[in-house]
Amino acid sequence: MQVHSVVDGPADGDVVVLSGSIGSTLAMWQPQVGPLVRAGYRVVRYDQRGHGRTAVPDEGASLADLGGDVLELLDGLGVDRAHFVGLSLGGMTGMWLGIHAPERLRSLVLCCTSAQLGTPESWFERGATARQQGMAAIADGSIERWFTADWLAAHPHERREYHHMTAATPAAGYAACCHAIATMDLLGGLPSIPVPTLVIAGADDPATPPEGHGSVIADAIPDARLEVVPGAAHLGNVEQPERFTDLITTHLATG
Ligand SMILES: O=C(O)CC1=CCC(=O)O1
Repeated sequence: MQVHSVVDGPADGDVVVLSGSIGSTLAMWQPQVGPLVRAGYRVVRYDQRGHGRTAVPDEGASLADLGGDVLELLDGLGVDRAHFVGLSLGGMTGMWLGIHAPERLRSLVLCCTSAQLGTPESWFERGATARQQGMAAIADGSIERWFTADWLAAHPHERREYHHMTAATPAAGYAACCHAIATMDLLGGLPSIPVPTLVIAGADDPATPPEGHGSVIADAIPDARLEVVPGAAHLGNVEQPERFTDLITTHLATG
């Protein structure tokens, strides 16, 4: 799979891979790029399979496919080990890597994510809605989970921008990643993740609230801790950029 990526920062910097949510593109990481580059990191952002400018698969994806895309990306860049920061689907991809390819990771940051989210049926149904009714039927609900109502009211331009981001996602790509979430099997593997892990949850995240999601991950990974960020819904790195960036850079410095 040819994965579309953008690389910023010094060629000799430690690599940080940024991996995003279902329905997003690599643009969702814009608030973190400048600070990470200024801290000396080589920042690699990419579009998940079937999202943005990465090719749409013919059939449903698995987390093994999404994790394999990251390994291919690292191989293509000649990078042995990287820090990995993933949000939501990106965090699930990060947990898969922590379980199946920990030797490629320096550290993990798992933002606004879950090791077991909803029922498989609910994700198959969401994928079918995307395919049959198009992304317009998905985008309004996504935006309301991604941001708090107060933030949306105060940021009309960003509201349109992020609505467009998810509405422009290919329906088949979105459905393929719904399949990856429906079929993921992460919980049992979490205790085997050996890398230092920071779990960040948004206090107001309706999709992956701290209780039952971030807390479960942080309890199961041996070297992990949980930070809950107030005033953040699901795309907490966008809604509370300074706090997320600060937590991420502090954790990377220890990895
Ligand atoms: O439901 C949403 O849109 C939130 C979400 C769950 C997994 C993911 O990547 O985003």
